[in-house]
Amino acid sequence: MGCMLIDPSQKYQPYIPLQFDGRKWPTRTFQKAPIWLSTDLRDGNQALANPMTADQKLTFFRLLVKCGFKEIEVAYPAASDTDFNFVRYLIEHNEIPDDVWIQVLTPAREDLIRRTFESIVGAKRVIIHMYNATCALFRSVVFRNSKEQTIDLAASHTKIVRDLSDQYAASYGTLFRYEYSPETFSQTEVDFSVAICEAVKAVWGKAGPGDNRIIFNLPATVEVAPPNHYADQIEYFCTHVSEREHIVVSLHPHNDRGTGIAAAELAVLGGADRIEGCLFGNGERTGNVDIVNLALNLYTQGISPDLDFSDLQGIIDIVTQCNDIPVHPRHPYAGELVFTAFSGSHQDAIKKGFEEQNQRHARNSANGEPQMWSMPYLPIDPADLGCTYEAVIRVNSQSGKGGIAYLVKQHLDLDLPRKMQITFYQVIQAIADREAREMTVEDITTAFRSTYHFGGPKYEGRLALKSFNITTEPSTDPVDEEEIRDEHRHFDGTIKVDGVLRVVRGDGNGPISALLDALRVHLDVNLTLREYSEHTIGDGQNARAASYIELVAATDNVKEARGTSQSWWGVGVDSDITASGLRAVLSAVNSAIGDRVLPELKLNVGFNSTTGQADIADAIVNSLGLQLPRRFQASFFQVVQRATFDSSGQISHDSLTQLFKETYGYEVPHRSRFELLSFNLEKLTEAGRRRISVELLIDGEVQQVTGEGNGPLSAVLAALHSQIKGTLSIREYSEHSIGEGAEVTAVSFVELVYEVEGRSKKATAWGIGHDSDITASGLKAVLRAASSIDVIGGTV
Ligand SMILES: CC(=O)SCCNC(=O)CCNC(=O)[C@H](O)C(C)(C)COP(=O)(O)OP(=O)(O)OC[C@H]1O[C@@H](n2cnc3c(N)ncnc32)[C@H](O)[C@@H]1OP(=O)(O)O
Ligand SMILES: CC(C)C(=O)C(=O)O
Repeated sequence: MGCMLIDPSQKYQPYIPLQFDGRKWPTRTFQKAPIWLSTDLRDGNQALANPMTADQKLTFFRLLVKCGFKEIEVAYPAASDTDFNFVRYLIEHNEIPDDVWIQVLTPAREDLIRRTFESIVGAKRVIIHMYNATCALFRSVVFRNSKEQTIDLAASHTKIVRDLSDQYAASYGTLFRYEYSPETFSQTEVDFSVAICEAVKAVWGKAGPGDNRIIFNLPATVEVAPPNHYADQIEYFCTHVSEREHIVVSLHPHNDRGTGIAAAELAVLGGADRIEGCLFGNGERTGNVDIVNLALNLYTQGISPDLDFSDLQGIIDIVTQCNDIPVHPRHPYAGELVFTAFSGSHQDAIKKGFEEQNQRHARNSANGEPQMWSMPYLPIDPADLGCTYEAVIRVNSQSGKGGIAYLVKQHLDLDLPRKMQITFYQVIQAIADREAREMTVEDITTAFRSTYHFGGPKYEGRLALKSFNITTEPSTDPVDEEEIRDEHRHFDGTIKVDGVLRVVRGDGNGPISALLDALRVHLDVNLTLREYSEHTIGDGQNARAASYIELVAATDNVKEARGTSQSWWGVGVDSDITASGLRAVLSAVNSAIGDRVLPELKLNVGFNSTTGQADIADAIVNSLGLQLPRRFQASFFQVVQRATFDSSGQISHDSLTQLFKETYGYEVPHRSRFELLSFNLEKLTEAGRRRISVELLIDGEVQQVTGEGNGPLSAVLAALHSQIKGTLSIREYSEHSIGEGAEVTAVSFVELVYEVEGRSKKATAWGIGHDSDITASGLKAVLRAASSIDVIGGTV
């Protein structure tokens, strides 16, 4: 536990403002990027608990080159063999592009200066950077030097640097520049800083224009005053040093007060030309000034920083891997949360911002104008830095409808109507609150799909549209001769209801009201439309329609129905606009019915039948997969009508299926007169004549019969003829397969005609056979049909 003083003035001194009346920096603006120097491999590296390995330094160096740095402080070569050898490696392996200056740091100590020069043998362009601390505290405590001795230390060692650089230039053709840092500049009396730099410049004696400029690097070694003070100090230095045009004034801010960025920016306005810093602000204590931050601040002012941070995440990955220090999630531009909005009002504003900006940019593009970035809460386009917009909006319990709708639009292409946004927001809110965690995009899209039964069979609700046909008829309502007669729509479709396909029909003024009518008539679901909207997704051949529907409970009073507070939203997407609307209806209906038990679907085949033989056939296709031949349909329809005579022609779907099975002995235990036990077919002629030997159960007794015919069916009829009076003949035969792959089986339909001499009336009957073997299925169908006819037994 610490002990903060009640009166900290008893411990800490305030900075002494500079008496500097003519300052210009407060009214200046940024005009161009400064010269950047990356000191990641020196000042950044020296501050790491585990300094970088040679491999890491090389990776980092290549990254800096790729980002566009032209001046890179690569090492403090005298500090360690690792640093020394690294410089050697860069030079000997031609890693340094011709337009890049490497910089090496040395203290004002001859042995270390000599060692530093040894490290750069053979390099093309080198900035020798020498430093000594100049402020009163360091003069007295660290060096125990007077002001004069301090100047002498700097000047005498500059002389050594000068002599060595002349020698090395002559021997190796190296281009040298000289950088001198009065370390602790920001704590040094500014006139003394000017004086020591003048002395250094004089000894260097080679300061000139362009690349011959001497670099005076004025560090805020420790940041101890507000940024305006640093700006004052820099402007004072710039305006009081001689031959300003022969000097590059460089900044080297640290961030002890958290104002390193501000200090650097104001000091640039104060006249500085160059900034030394590190990527993401690594460095001693609170770090060096962050060059990424500074560069992107300029960029968002419309000024090119001359550095490329387009792949910011790639840069973060390398830097964090080399430094082993993470980038804070809230770090300007680079943190993983900085392009993220959790809160509802931010998300809403960003969503509206994107919508408005898209339209504005379309207009700008048409008029040949620049497409300016202007976005609530986002000072920079994340896409410029290689970030996708996906991360912009993230959802938790603090989020609102706008953000959620934005994500639905981004990921599902659905632009929800405002009221639907509110409804879905409540769904997500409830989940986020219940689970007390951030909702991922996956959570949101999954919740959307399951709430609205949207997106394929996995999310299908209790009701799903399978097929439909809309027919149009002129309305029967009387109209004036002049008036155009309204059209009337008839919906005729198949809907899967709780897993069973059902044919439903309804009428209305449009497809949606016709479907709602069908649902009312057949399923007792009585809903009415309150709101409908649609938009297209995509264009050209791939265009699809998205429809949104709000349904409310239907009452006799339409006004009352529309005013009710409870409603259900639905969404449908289809390449056909009508189908998308109908799907949206069923999506909403699924929510409305919940798990309510739906009435059993009744088919009406009575006197006022609303169901025809084709509907009955559809029902059998849906329930049993059997495609009845047309004449079989007619026959079964009569069976149904007879069976429902007592119930006024009404029959439920399930009863209909049961009736079919029992009538034709299909898939139910059924005792028929002729049962196939086994058979053997013999080919008599190449033309196809067959002899069949069949083991039959006839009226419960096993009998062996044989017959010949042109195929198995005629042969089995011949065999039967040995057991009955009269003649059986096949009037119609068809077959189809059921199932797929290894599960496939055959189903055969046979209609037999039975004639007995002396009887005028012929008898007919249908039989169905089902077997994995197609011949067996045909034989079974024949025997089943024969069993249904009251054939006269006994051998003729
Ligand atoms: C603000 C900055 O970041 S400056 C750069 C700091 N970076 C580093 O220090 C990393 C590399 N440094 C090192 O590896 C070592 O300090 C070395 C190799 C340079 C020197 O090591 P040593 O000789 O053991 O000295 P040490 O590290 O104790 O340095 C202190 C001595 O250097 C002197 N010194 C410190 N800075 C300077 C300077 N800029 N110029 C000349 N002498 C200096 C001190 O006065 C002290 O001298 P003393 O021993 O006579 O009292
Ligand atoms: C050597 C100097 C420039 C330095 O690193 C500092 O003052 O922080």
